[in-house]
Amino acid sequence: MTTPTPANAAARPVVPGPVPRNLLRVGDLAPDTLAGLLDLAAAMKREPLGWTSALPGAELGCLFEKPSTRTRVSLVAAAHRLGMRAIVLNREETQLDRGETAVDTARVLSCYLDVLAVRTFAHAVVEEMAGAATVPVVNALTNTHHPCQALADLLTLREHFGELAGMTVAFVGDGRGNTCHSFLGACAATGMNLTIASPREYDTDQALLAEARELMAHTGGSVSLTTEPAQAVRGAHAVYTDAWVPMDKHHEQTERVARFAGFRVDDDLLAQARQDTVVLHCLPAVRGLEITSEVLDGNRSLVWRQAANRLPTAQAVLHTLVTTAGERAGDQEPHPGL
Ligand SMILES: NC(=O)OP(=O)(O)O
Repeated sequence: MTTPTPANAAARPVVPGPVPRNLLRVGDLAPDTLAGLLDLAAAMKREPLGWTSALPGAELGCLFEKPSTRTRVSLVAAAHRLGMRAIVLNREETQLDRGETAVDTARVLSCYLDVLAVRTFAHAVVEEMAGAATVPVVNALTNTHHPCQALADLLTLREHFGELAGMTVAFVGDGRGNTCHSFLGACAATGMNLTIASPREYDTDQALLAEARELMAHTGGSVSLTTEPAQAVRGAHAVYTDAWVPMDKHHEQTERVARFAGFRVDDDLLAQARQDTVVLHCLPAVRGLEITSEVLDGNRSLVWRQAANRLPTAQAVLHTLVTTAGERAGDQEPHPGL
C-alpha cells in the first residue's frame, strides 16, 4: 500500500531503523528505534488530528482472545487518527473456536488487512501468527509480553522526568507477569535501573533477565531482584505495580492474594521511596489489593496519564509498522499459493 506523507512531514520525527516487521516484544526494538517511536508518539500527542490523511484506506484488524479495554480501544482510535479503518474480532466470532488454526487465520487475515493486532495466551501463538502473516503483527498482550503497554509506560515517565537513562525504578508484585517482563525490556533499552520485588516463586523469567542484562551492559541500566518491597522502592523515582491475578489465573486467586500480601503499593510503602516518587499501574486495578485507592487517585499517581498514553503510542506503532511494510512490499515474494 502506498503511504502518503502529511504536508508538514519534514518537521516530524523519523523513527530510525532497523524497524522490525512486527512488534511482538520490546526487545524487537533497538534502543534508537524505541526512542524514535517515543518521539513520534509525543508528536502525535501534541497534534492528535494532524495525521488523519497518513494511511487512508489502510485496515487494522484486532483479534482478541482475552478481554481488553485500553489496548483494544486505543488501537482502534489510533487507526482512525491515521485515516485507517479498524475491525475488531473476538475469538468466538471467528472460526478459531471451530478448530481453524491461528496460523491459517493469520494467513487469511493478511489478505484483507495492512496490520494485525493479536491478544492471546501463549506467546508462541503470536509468534506463529507473525510467521504466517504477510502483514505486520502487533502483540496486543500475551502471557509473557505486553510491548504496547511498555511504550506508554516509557512515554509517561519521559514526559514527567525528561530523561529516562539513569532513573531508578521499582516494580512491586508479580515479577513473572507480562507487564513486568515488558517493563524490564523497556528499562534495558533506555538504561534505567530497575529493582523487582516479588515473592521468590514469582521471580522474573531468567532468560529475560539475562537478555536485559546483556543490553544493559551497553545502555547503562541495571536490574536486581528482591523479596522486600521496601528495599525495592528505596530511592525509586517511580514505583510500578500490576494486578496480582492475571486474566487466565482466576483459579489461583486465593493462593495469589495470600502470597502477595505485603506487596501492596500503599502510603506506608511509598513513605520508603523518594518524596517525589510517582506511581504507575497498567490497569485494570483491583483497588485495595495491589494498590490502594488513596495511591491510585493520589497526587503521586501517573496512572491515568499512563492509560491516556496508550493512544499516541499505539498511533506511532501502527504508523511506523504499516509505513515500513509498505516500503518493503516491493522486495517481497508473494506468499506461496497467492
Ligand atoms: N493495560 C491493558 O492492557 O489494559 P486492557 O487489558 O484493558 O487492554
